[in-house]
Amino acid sequence: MKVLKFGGTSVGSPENMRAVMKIITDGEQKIVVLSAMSGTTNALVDIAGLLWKKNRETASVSIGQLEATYKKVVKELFENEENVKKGLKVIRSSFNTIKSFTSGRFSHVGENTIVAQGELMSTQLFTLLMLENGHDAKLLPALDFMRIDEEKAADSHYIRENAERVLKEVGAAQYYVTQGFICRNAKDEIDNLQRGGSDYTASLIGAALDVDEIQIWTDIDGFHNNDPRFVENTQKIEQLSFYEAAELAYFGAKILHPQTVFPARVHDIPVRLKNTLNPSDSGTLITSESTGTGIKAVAAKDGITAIKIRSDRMLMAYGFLKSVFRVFEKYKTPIDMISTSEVAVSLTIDNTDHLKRIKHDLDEFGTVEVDENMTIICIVGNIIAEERGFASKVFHALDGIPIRMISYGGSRYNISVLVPHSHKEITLRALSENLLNNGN
Ligand SMILES: Nc1ncnc2c1ncn2[C@@H]1O[C@H](COP(=O)(O)OP(=O)(O)O)[C@@H](O)[C@H]1O
Ligand SMILES: N[C@@H](CC(=O)OP(=O)(O)O)C(=O)O
Repeated sequence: MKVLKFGGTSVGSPENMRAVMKIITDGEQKIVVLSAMSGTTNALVDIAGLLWKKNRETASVSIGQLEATYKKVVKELFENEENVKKGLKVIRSSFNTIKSFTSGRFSHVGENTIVAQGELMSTQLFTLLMLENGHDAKLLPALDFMRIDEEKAADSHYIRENAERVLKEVGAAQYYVTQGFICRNAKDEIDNLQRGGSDYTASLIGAALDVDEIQIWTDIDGFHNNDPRFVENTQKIEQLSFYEAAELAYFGAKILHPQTVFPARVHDIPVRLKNTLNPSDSGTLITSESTGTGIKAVAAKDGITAIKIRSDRMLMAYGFLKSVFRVFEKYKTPIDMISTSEVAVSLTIDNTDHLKRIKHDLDEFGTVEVDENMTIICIVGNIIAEERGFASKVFHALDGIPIRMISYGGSRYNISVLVPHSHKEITLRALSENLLNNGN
């Protein structure tokens, strides 16, 4: 069995949903994970934002607009009047749920319930479309088996046991359709796997059921060697290793949710990225194998904060780094990059929820400087860090770029540099011109 995930653009219109139906109905049994129709999650997040601010009137206007869009979708999607009625019932139920939060005290449960409606609607409408067209499709309710624990990490054990249970309960079918992104938390409330999380749903299901392949279908022909939103003439990569893909996804390649690769790697399940608009293209294959040497791709992660702790007294004393790291551990804030000198240590974080308190605690160790709005540029490939001349190639490519930090040699797959966000695009373009597209 395979798991196929289709993103927001792939199910973003009745026409695209029909294209997805054509792709999946090849007679092979599969599980199909769907995101919300493109734009829906953003609209729902905005509505929740308005409700947090008690701006109920504007929220109601936005809810009305979104509902009107969905009514149009339903009327275009189905041919049979009975199915139009069923589709409108699906929409009504979701919008009634959303509207129920426009009075009374708003809460995180309210927000998560609102945001979940995108996937709940897209999957119900798509299943109905499959049935209208004579396909043997059944809905697998993700909220019955997808779960995160107290630490907000996927509860793989629970997911495995319950995915199998729900599959049995739902009964045999050729095509199973389920929601990406949404889950329950340790308190059994509706929650989610963070933005872009439908990819992660697919790999969690893939690992839980030990499938043959996990496919991520999107609006581009695979993993490109640079971010096509900022750089022209990017090229598709045919093959990446799990480690290379994980580094790129973690450091900002939007095509894959950062955590997607992990479950696939642990269970050694190939991940294939495919284009819904061009299904015959082979896409990008991600496996345990790393083919070729040299640099394969770059990616950029925004919203990075750099923190420098300067101490002329005790930096080199053993125990100093431990004390610094303990502060980040205390505030459950992961560190992305680190570099040290005789008198200072610089590190980066992307979660600034506790920045003030972190800075306050670090002040005890010396002078603390904070630089916000930075970008990590991550250069990935099967790089042998010691290869002669390699570092000079990278530095040459970055000539003229104000680099704040470099991390080199920590892994053979990744070199990272930290630049001001204002220099992100110029850095990505310089790397494409000088490193990627010239046979390196
Ligand atoms: N290295 C990359 N390779 C391919 N696409 C990338 C890369 N970096 C960013 N992207 C962007 O990711 C988009 C696909 O991801 P996303 O919008 O999340 O799709 P979906 O809605 O299908 O999940 C592409 O359209 C592309 O603009
Ligand atoms: N709908 C969710 C989950 C998701 O993964 O969407 P997409 O596959 O369109 O990136 C979001 O927008 O975050």
